[in-house]
Amino acid sequence: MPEPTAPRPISRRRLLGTAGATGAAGLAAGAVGGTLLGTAHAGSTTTPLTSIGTTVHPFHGTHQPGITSPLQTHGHLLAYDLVPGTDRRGAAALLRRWSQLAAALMAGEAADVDGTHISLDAGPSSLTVTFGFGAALFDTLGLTDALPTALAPLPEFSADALDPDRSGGELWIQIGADDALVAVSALRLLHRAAAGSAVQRWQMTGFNRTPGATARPMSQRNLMGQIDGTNNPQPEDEDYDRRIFVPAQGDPPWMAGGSYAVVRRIRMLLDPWEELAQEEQERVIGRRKSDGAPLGGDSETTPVDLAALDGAGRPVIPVNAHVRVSSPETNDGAAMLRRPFSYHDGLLPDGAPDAGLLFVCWQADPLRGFVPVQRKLDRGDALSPFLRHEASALFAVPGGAARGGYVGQALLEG
Ligand SMILES: C=CC1=C(C)c2cc3[nH]c(cc4nc(cc5[nH]c(cc1n2)c(C)c5CCC(=O)O)C(CCC(=O)O)=C4C)c(C)c3C=C
Ligand SMILES: [Fe+2]
Repeated sequence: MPEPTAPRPISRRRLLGTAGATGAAGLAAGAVGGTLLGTAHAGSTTTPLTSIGTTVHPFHGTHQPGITSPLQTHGHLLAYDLVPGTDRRGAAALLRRWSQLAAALMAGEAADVDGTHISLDAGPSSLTVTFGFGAALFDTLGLTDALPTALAPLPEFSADALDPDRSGGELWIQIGADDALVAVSALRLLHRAAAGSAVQRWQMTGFNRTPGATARPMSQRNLMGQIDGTNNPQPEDEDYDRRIFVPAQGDPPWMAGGSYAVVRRIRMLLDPWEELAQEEQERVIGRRKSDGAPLGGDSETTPVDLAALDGAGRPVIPVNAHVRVSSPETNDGAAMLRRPFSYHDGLLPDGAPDAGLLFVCWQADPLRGFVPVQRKLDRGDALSPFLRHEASALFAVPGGAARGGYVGQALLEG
């Protein structure tokens, strides 16, 4: 698992390097405004930003960043297809360029690489960049022998209404950051680095709560107003790593330390949802809206009791409640780490909000995670009538890059 986030002081040299002429003068005089300077010490060599700006995630390591790291405020999901004629060497060169760029940006070294100046005076702001490979890439590069069985196409679900132009993709990038400009800067630079090698297939933009906006910063709310993410696998769970990551001796070997990301753009039918009485909404999910407690429970962290009956002998958590139908308990232990972003892209021609969840979930094998759970939800989940699955993709996300290496090296040079 990546190291936990830690606010890291930004060196004075880097700040001066990234502040631009007027900012540098201000810094030299110790007179820069509140957002940059938390605790400046005369004569010290470091000048901390606020913790939002300074939080750094490591790019290199056993796993890629952006899987178990805390959700960020801003997210961009981008899919690319190789330009015809790009071969394995070309793909390797692209992944090397992307990895070097991601490592520099995540370390807050934007000044060294950023010709756009979009994020020039910002710290790394929890930036993570994650790369994945779609099944089509293996055909294009003649690497079908290395295609993981876990990357088999997802089955069709009865409620799917998928847009092929916003689904699939040979290459995938997930960008997350707690600053909008840092996120877009990464997006621009990664896009520019793809020129001549890959063209963008689709792009989706989402958001989560800003750190510090609530006294309960660990609990996200989605656009249905629910606390979402409570019963995710937890790092202290004995099987946490095994559920999310391909083991070191995994199959295929190039996926050691990797994971599989299922990406679904799920539109919420917010108008009919908001017409439901709150009590009904809570029965649809099986949890209270106010504090996320399971029905019949005290608080968000109260374990869900699926066996509990009310005075009339009926299940306290309805038989078709979302938490019952999706729970590992009712799915032979199938589980995934959900790490979504909300989106709101204006209105559709009929006036309905084009809004919902960029559902991203992580697992060591989609056949022991997303697939069985979504099959079950598709058959009888009280939430499904309020959702439309509009786009879908599945990506193999290799393990993290070694220093001096790049993501996917074991596949592309194997
Ligand atoms: C196939 C997997 C899932 C899809 C697709 C999905 C969509 C989806 N879910 C919500 C809102 C909530 N989901 C909650 C719990 C929950 N959801 C899934 C799986 C999928 N959800 C699981 C495995 C769980 C955990 C079940 C459990 O063990 O208790 C909750 C409750 C809070 C929580 O535990 O996170 C909410 C709320 C939406 C809005 C949505 C599609 C837009
Ligand atoms: Fe859910």
